Amino acid sequence: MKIALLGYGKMGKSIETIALNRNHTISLIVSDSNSDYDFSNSDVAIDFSIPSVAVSNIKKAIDAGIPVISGTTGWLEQYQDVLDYCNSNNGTFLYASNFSLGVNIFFELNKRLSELMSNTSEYTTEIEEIHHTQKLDAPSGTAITLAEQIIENTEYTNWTLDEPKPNEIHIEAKRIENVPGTHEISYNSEIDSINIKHTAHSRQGFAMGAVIAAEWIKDKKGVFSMKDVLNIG
Ligand SMILES: NC(=O)C1=CN([C@@H]2O[C@H](COP(=O)(O)OP(=O)(O)OC[C@H]3O[C@@H](n4cnc5c(N)ncnc54)[C@H](OP(=O)(O)O)[C@@H]3O)[C@@H](O)[C@H]2O)C=CC1
Ligand SMILES: O=C(O)C1=N[C@H](C(=O)O)C[C@H](O)C1
Repeated sequence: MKIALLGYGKMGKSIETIALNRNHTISLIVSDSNSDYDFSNSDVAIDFSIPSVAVSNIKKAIDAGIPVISGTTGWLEQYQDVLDYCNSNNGTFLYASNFSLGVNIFFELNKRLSELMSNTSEYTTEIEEIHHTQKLDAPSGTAITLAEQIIENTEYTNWTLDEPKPNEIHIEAKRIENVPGTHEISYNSEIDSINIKHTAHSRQGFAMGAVIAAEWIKDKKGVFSMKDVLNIG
C-alpha cells in the first residue's frame, strides 16, 4: 500500500517506521514546508498534523478520491462538516481520538462503568489526562471522547477545564515532559473511590492502530470509526 503521510512529526515518523515494517511504502510526506502537494501516487492518506490544517488536509484527500484517516485532535467542532463533505463527495474517512487497541478497550470499560453509575448520586466524576509539553490542545481528544461517553450515560451534561458546576465533569489536563498519554477516570464518594486508568508507555500503540486502520479502510467507501476496524464493543 502506498501511504501519504500528512504531518511528519512525532506520530508521522512512528507511523512511517511501522508502515515500512509491514511492507508498505511512503508515497508522500507533507509538513509545514510543502503544503502544495498532490496524491497522484497514493492509495491512502494518514493525517497526524496540527489542528489548524487537519480539515483542509482531510478535504484535499477526499477531493482526490483517496481514503483518509485522521488522528489529529483539536479540530472537532468541524467534525460534522467533514462528515457531510465526505458523504456528499462519496469519500472515505475515519477519525479516532485515539488509535491504540488499549484505549479502545478502555473506552468500552468507561462506557460500562458509566452505565453502572447512571443510577447513583453519591459519586462525582473526574477525568485526568497527562501529556507531553509540546501538545497543542487541551483537553486531549481522548479525554473528550471519555467525557462524551460518560455524558451519554449519566446526568452530566458538559465537561469543563474550569471549576465544575454540579452538571459538569471536571477534566484536569496536565503537561509533563515526555509523557506519551495517560488518562484516568475517578468516581469519588464519601465512602470510596473507583478509578480506571490507561497509561501509554510509548507512541507505538497509536501508530500501529493508525496503520491497521489504513489497511482496513483502503478499499471502503463511507465514514468509519475504530469500532468498525477493531470489531469491539
Ligand atoms: N489519535 C491518536 O491516536 C493520536 C493523536 N495524536 C494527535 O496527532 C497530532 C500530531 O501529533 P504529533 O505527531 O505528536 O505532533 P507533532 O507536533 O510532532 O507533529 C505535527 C506535524 O504536523 C506538521 N504540519 C504543520 N503544518 C502542516 C500542514 N499544513 N500540513 C501537514 N502537516 C503539517 C508539522 O510540520 P513541521 O514539523 O514542518 O512544523 C509536524 O511535523 C496531534 O493533534 C495529536 O494530538 C497524537 C498521538 C496519537
Ligand atoms: O498529542 C498526543 O500526543 C496525543 N493525542 C491524542 C489525544 O489528544 O487524545 C491521543 C494520545 O493521548 C496522544
